Amino acid sequence: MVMEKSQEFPQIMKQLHKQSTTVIQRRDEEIAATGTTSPYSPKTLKHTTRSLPRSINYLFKEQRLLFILVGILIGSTFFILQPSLSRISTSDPNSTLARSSFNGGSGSIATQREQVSFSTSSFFNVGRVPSALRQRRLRIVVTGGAGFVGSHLVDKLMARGNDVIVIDNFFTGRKENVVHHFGNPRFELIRHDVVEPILLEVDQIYHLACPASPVHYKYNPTNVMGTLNMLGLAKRIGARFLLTSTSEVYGDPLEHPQKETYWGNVNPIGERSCYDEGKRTAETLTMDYHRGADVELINGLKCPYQKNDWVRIARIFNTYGPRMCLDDGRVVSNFVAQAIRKEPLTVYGDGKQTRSFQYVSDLVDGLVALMDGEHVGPFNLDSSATIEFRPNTADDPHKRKPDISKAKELLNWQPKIPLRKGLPLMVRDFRNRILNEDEGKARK
Ligand SMILES: O=c1ccn([C@@H]2O[C@H](COP(=O)(O)OP(=O)(O)O[C@H]3OC[C@@H](O)[C@H](O)[C@H]3O)[C@@H](O)[C@H]2O)c(=O)[nH]1
Repeated sequence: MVMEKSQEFPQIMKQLHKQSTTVIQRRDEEIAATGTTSPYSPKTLKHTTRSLPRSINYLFKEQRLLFILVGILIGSTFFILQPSLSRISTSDPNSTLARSSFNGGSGSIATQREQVSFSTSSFFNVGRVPSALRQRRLRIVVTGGAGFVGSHLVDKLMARGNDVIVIDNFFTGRKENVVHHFGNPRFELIRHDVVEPILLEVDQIYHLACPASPVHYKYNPTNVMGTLNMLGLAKRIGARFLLTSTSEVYGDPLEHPQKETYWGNVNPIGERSCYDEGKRTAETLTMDYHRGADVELINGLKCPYQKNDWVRIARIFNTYGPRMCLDDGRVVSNFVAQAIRKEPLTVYGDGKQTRSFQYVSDLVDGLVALMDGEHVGPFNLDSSATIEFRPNTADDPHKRKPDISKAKELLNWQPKIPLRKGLPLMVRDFRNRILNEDEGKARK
């Protein structure tokens, strides 16, 4: 058996050689027939002569071409319709950035959202921004957001559908003031003292953090460092910055009522100066940044706010309402708490000093109008109702009454809640808290 196989082998080899020679001869004949000159370009030959009709055949087979055309049609329809769908969705207050991506983002900032989208759309220059940016809600930091005014501002921003980050060191702020937002994914609370730097990515910064009552601020003069840190943050991330300054910048005024143009009459070394001069310095820093520093490019994107349009200054006058500290030391909170506790009302000095008082919701409306408006300020924010007291203390302003005509005209803002309506709301809040406090003490 072995012998037979070995004898067949040369024959098989011969046969194979014969076949291959025939194949080569046939190919040579074909080449000659097509007139192709170079026998060394078989690839060119293959592309031009065979694969083109073959790929066309492939396309036409099994309706492949039809499927490709339908796919292209669906894709183009989606991209054409997408801008108009996004525009429709901006009527939803939660959807922020898209609106002016398609209207060119006017220079005016009737709403802050339009400003933010203005920059992104102009950067991409085609009216479309990445979906992650377009669908992001306006993100706002409120420093001192767990305090009296801050927490009411947070309520308004949350109700409007913004993402809100509260920074508070709880020196005078209380978790109870914002506890109703816990669990809401749009709300974050950070325990932090603004005298230390912090880095966050936000669109707006309402800077309220600073003890505002004489009994508190002398222990915690945060104005200068806190403001510097927040201005630095705003500049770095391209956010709009609103400083809540105070009527105290007018000191014991020689001009009455006080207009924003009045420079004030402040004792630089008195008991109140850490607050008064601190806020004056905070205003100076804010205006220096405003004049000198344009916000930088952020990650290569154009900054959201135009040059010279990223700071705001509000001068807050005497404000009252629910959530004021019970022992805040200020006249309205003192009188209400004293009356409820049936204690004697404390009247300082000769009691001839005057103030005007505004309900907290009016102030918050004014702050938001200022932040979202077109004017830098400063603006006096207060009502024009006045109350007279009897006695007095060191460096205590004898009279104070704001001229709010600038805010009325340029922010279209004016207070709505008269003392008669606002005070009972505050009294109700104080009564509940004082009763709870008393109950707590009784239980101990
Ligand atoms: O129990 C009191 C408390 C206060 N007063 C007097 O009432 C007047 C108002 O005092 P408040 O402490 O309520 O408020 P002030 O006007 O001194 O400062 C306030 O106004 C502007 C805000 O920006 C400041 O943060 C805030 O401290 C003062 O003349 C004060 O001496 C009383 O007569 N009795």
